[in-house]
Amino acid sequence: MLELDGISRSFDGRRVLDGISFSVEPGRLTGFVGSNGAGKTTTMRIILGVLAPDSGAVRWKGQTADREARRHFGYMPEERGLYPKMNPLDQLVFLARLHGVGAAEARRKAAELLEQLGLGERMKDKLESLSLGNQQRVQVAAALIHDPVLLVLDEPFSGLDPITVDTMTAILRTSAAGGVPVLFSSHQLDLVERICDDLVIVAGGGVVARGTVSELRHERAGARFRLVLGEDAGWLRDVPGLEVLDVDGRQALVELPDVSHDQQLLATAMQRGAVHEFSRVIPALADIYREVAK
Ligand SMILES: Nc1ncnc2c1ncn2[C@@H]1O[C@H](COP(=O)(O)OP(=O)(O)OP(=O)(O)O)[C@@H](O)[C@H]1O
Repeated sequence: MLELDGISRSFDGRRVLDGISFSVEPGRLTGFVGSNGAGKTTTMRIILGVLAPDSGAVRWKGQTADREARRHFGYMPEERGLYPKMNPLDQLVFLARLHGVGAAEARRKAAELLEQLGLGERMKDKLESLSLGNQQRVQVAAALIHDPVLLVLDEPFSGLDPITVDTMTAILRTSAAGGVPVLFSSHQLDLVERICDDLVIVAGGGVVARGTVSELRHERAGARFRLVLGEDAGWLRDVPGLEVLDVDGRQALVELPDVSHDQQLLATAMQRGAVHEFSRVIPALADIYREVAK
């Protein structure tokens, strides 16, 4: 398991990270979310040891992550950084060799990985001639070539079409299923909500929310209810203590003073006529994000 404990880092006297703590569990996809400049890339660089924290510790399996431990981490940096003029196969062989894999084995592994990622036919084409999505797959292959024990990816989904997003998701899921903790940053909240198991939201230099997406959504659900009635819902405006957020014909969105008042409201509505729908509104991740990342 990867653990970040009180990581702080300043640039030119400006504190960007101020005691960041969270963990990434084996076998789980952890989404890392925060607005532009919130410090996601800086945090990832610190995990990989590319950048040193001013204080705090990065631990891998309970021990301070040292050079040796980090050799086994896989990283897809924001700046990507493969050679545009080189073909995917040669790039991966080169990277595998840097990790100490023998020439023949490196070639076999690189070809196998590229096949798995659907790049079998393009592995000898120059990287710059591939589409953005295919280049991104090669970037992930580069992070996976040495069978990493941890995978850290900086915006792996940016610029991908929906089908390639699915392919990328499947790649990350396969890694996670093998017991690898996977941390990825993204600004696509609908996507993060759909695919990640755990979520970490950073703002103002700290972690402002973390947990499973479902936990966060339910924890932050207020006492907001949606009603669809058999007749006009306008009468709800006259119910004492009820805040009516919206009424549109037979539909209404209301906020109760407390969630425990729900049965009372339902009973009142049923006394007045048919109730076709009565449901608590659980916020989407985007709503939670807007609330905590202000
Ligand atoms: N090497 C550096 N020198 C000076 N400032 C830096 C350096 N690296 C990052 N910063 C600053 O730290 C802040 C956090 O940047 P970082 O790239 O970590 O944010 P981010 O959350 O990844 O943003 P984005 O979502 O836009 O990629 C920014 O204000 C950035 O300008």
